[in-house]
Amino acid sequence: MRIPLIAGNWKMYKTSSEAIVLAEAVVKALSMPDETQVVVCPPFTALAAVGQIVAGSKIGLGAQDLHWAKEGAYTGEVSAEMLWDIGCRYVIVGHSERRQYFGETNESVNRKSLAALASNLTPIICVGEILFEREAGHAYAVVEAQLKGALSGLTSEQVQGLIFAYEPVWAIGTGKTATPSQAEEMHAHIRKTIALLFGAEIAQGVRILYGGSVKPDNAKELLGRSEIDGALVGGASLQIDSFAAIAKAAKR
Ligand SMILES: O=C[C@H](O)COP(=O)(O)O
Repeated sequence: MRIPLIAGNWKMYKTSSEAIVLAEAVVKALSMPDETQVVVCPPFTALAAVGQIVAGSKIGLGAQDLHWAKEGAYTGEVSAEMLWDIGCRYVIVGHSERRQYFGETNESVNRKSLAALASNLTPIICVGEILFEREAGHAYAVVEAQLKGALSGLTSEQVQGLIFAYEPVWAIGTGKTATPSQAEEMHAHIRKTIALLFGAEIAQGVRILYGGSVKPDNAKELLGRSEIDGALVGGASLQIDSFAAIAKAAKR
């Protein structure tokens, strides 16, 4: 059985001191023994401070991006090894905002995923179509191409235990959510694509999160679907009450 995972993507919100307050609240509210895994992904500037707060708790630490090189003259960039060193165990790769505003491509997602894995970080690989692509009937083909690009050259061992996030771009920060059925159908398609590439057993083990306007009032219905293994939460992860309510809705 796949353990549900709720990840909070804090995006470019929270100064370091604000992040500390939120991280302390997350540890307090969500450290009880239940099987749901919780990960927080603060901005780079707050990672080390939040890392100290979540250390020793069951809350995991993730970054929002990384560079694929081990080190080098890449001004402004951060490597997988640097993230591991300050306590990160997860990293979001290929978020649609990086694709839309910062030129992320399927090829760079692939390089970043390989770099993350080489440093023992678990990439949370994001895929998802824009509204035009869905309306044109291309959503499945777009997501399939993103997956194939991201996973190019990876071995079955590397894909085992990976985390994916399906985020229909039209549902991010818009208040629009994919219906549970739309989300579940795409999750099933993602799993089928992974099964064709790496085998059914590997595909059964990967977790596929849903992201896009997940809120306390829609979380239960989305997370109740057997193909939806958790959520990548943006806006609602910035307030402890809403984030905790979503995490609690993930119990199987
Ligand atoms: O990474 C999170 C997603 O972009 C969803 O963001 P949202 O919950 O604010 O729609």
